[in-house]
Amino acid sequence: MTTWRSTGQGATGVELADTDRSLVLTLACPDQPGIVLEVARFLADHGYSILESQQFRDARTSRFFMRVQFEPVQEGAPDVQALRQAFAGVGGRLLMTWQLTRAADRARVLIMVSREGHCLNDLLYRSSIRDLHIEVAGVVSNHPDLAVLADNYEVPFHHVPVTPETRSVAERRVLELVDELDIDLVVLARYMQILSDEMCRKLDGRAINIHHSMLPSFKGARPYHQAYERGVKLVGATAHYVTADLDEGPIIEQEVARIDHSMSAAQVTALGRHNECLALARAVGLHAEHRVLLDGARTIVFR
Ligand SMILES: Nc1nc2c(c(=O)[nH]1)N[C@@H](CN(C=O)c1ccc(C(=O)N[C@@H](CCC(=O)O)C(=O)O)cc1)CN2
Repeated sequence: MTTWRSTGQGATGVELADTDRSLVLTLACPDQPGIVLEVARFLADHGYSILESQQFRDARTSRFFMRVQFEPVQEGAPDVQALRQAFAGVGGRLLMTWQLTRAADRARVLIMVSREGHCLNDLLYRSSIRDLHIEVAGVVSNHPDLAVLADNYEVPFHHVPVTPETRSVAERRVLELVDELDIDLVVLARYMQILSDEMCRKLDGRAINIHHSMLPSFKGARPYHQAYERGVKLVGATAHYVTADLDEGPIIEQEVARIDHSMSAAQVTALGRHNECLALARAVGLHAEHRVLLDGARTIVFR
């Protein structure tokens, strides 16, 4: 269970102050003996000390995954580009897919909403107190209702209406904003429009949706009503990466709450809003700290 802190610490307590000099390396490759040794030796040889390291071998696919956070022993800012060039030799030899980033760099986020504002409100607040290592660069909505929320946090609000006839034009506008604002992550915070296959391809691995059910149960629209009619005893929320297959993307985080026969659909929905905010905020925070690695249809989460 992640404990939220407002002291600028990340999901698991590693300091994430903007003055943080540490770097994060994430990698995936075919498994073989000695990968951790190779990475550790590379970092030691280049004058870096490891702060945190996690790894996992997926026995199903014989693929190896690793997240290591480290900082330079010597004073001064690390030369990230030089380190990337040096690591390319190790990465190439071990057939790695890898990423090397500055831990202090906040993920630039574009939040997409429709009419439900609870997740937007939660993310804006958590970002404002630096509970999430993100910078909300803008809000996009197909309705004007939530502009006041973005205005309260001085975040630019972009009203991009969507109809069946204008869907492609609307998506082109969103992609323009992704480029113009140098967005790292798009968050669908109860955005109630289905993204086209092309949009999903362009945002592959960098768009997170909150679905208000425990997927794979109750996909599609009105999941609370589906669950209520089914008489479930637990309702949930699922944060997942967006793919062309609606609500089928790799799951990042889930949250549940108990309900019973005496509760109305409105009471269930109100309880569900808490789940949605928790699951989405955790997923965004984990992604922003490069703690989520894609493993086919699944994710590996290094909390
Ligand atoms: N390509 C994808 N697009 C979206 C996903 C996804 O996983 N892949 N998640 C949805 C969110 N969502 C459930 O979480 C969802 C949103 C909207 C609908 C839907 O039927 N929308 C209708 C229009 C409804 C309206 O106008 O109010 C539609 O788009 O025709 C189902 C599920 C976000 N997008």
